[in-house]
Amino acid sequence: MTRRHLTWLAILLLALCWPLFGAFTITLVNYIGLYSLVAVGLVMLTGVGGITSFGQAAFVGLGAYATAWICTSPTATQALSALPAGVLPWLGLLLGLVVTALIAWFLGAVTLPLAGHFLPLATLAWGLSLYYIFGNLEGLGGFTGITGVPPLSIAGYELSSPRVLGVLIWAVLLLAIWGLHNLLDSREGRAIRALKSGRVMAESMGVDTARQRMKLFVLAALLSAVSGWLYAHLQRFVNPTPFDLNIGIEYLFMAVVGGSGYLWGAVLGATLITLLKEQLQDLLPRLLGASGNFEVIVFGLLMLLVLQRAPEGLWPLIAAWVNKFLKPVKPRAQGAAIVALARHTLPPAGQVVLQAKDVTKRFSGLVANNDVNLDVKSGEVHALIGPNGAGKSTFFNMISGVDDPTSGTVTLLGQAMAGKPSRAFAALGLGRTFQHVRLLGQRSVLENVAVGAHLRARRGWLAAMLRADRGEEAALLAEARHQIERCGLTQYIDTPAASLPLGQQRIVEIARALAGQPSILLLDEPAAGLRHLEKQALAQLLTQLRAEGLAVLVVEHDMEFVMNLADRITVLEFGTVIALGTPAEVQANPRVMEAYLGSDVVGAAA
Ligand SMILES: Nc1ncnc2c1ncn2[C@@H]1O[C@H](COP(=O)(O)OP(=O)(O)OP(=O)(O)O)[C@@H](O)[C@H]1O
Repeated sequence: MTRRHLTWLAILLLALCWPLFGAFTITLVNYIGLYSLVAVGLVMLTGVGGITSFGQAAFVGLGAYATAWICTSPTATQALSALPAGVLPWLGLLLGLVVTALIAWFLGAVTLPLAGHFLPLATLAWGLSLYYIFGNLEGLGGFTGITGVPPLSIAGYELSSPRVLGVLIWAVLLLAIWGLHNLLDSREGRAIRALKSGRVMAESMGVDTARQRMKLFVLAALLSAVSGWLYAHLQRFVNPTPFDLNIGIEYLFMAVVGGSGYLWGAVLGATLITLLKEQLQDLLPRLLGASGNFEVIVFGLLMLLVLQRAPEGLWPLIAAWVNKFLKPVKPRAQGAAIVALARHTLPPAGQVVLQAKDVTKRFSGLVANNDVNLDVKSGEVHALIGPNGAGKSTFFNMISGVDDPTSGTVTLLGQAMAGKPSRAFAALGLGRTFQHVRLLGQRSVLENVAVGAHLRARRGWLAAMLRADRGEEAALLAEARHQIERCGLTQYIDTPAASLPLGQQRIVEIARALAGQPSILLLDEPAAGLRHLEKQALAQLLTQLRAEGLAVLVVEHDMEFVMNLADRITVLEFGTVIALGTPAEVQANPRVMEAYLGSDVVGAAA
């Protein structure tokens, strides 16, 4: 049996038990479904995308109030009186989705650019504001709320009983999980995961991080709004209480306790918290002899315990145990007809691919790069060396769009790159690695390398959710496999990247850069942490890439590696170029020897 079979079995079991559940159980299971819908959105937003939000309950409120208003307010019902009554709740869904998308887009535009703890704080602020708007708008019934919300109906059949509406709630939840699972298992899903490793890496792979974050934020808000819409027609009454900040925090508990990086973790978390809450709300006041929301204290303690003992949540622990008894699932794209990926045409050998002219970078008073000139031609390995603090990494940032020079120009394949983001450099054919390795540690080497091919495919979120991207996905994975093989990493293909030694992780970064089919490769200390034989293999790979016509710029401290490999070497000291030439010329240069404190370091490499 595979994991997929087990999922179907669980769904079948739930369906078979449905008619046997009592009214109380049905209510509980319905609420678990509604909460899970919000929590899966939070898994995408927080666990996968790294954006913490305490304010999701407010979006649930938007979905609930939109449908309650359209179905009950005299203004709306009179204006829509020509329509059959059963249509109003569906218009309510549409209104809820539109209003939520617009408000989420606006809030996202204001809050998502905030860094660090300011973003979660901002979600608290708008969570509170929306709650008080619900309570203070007279048209929404103030804090008393709106009564008389009609049941949903489909083709004239009323879903007035919780048992029947529950089927719709769970169908919507399962559909959402299926779509999100497909999304995560695609190029766009890998781009979303890359957000958590920091914007610099994701942008360097061509991911528009601001756009992805906004889409993620709106998606999570829309899932909450759908939950609110279903809630309003289940409860048939809406007031602000279920949409306050406490509940927003509870949704986050659910995602974190269940496993904020796992879609099924959301369902597990929602189940645990709902059942616990239900039990504790009775038990604790009886035990303590006083009334109050004591369960919140228990949730807080539970969260601390889970964060300490199982920071990934409970789902991965359960999944790891269950997986021992299951067969592995066949990769999704396997067997799909491979489509052609976008390709760059490599410039002819000897053509200048990248040119930096008079690049200066000042950090307040400190001049990290001072009028640096450097060019890299196709079919050559150009090395940039210099003592610690010479300004090599700063220069790398200038020529890859991570940072802008204070003055000077950078030209890539004939195009002026001033002010352009890293993803524009990637789109033109610049691939890079990082001095401090930036990989998705928990994901396999295959998935990491496939991130590098992001810009070579086009299908978006919807296509991924509906599995209409399978040909492209198969092509991306085939490309990733090819680069992994080429870099000698085949034995690690399914290994989580974080469990490889640092030296191998650097090679994974090279394979990832190659998957983008670059014209120029920027390597930041690729040999650091490699053993002798691994360095030889790396040198062989770079020699082969040079022969294929790639331009390679490498920053490296290992002089033996550089001297044996590079065609030309630029030497930086205190941000200024002090030498440029062949390895032999550089080694004979007295200024270089002086910069390296005596001739030993550079000369010994000869
Ligand atoms: N963001 C920053 N703000 C202020 N100073 C900075 C910043 N980034 C780098 N510097 C300074 O610029 C100088 C050059 O640093 P850089 O990291 O580019 O050197 P490097 O040659 O890459 O060194 P290493 O070989 O140790 O990596 C250093 O003095 C460093 O402290």
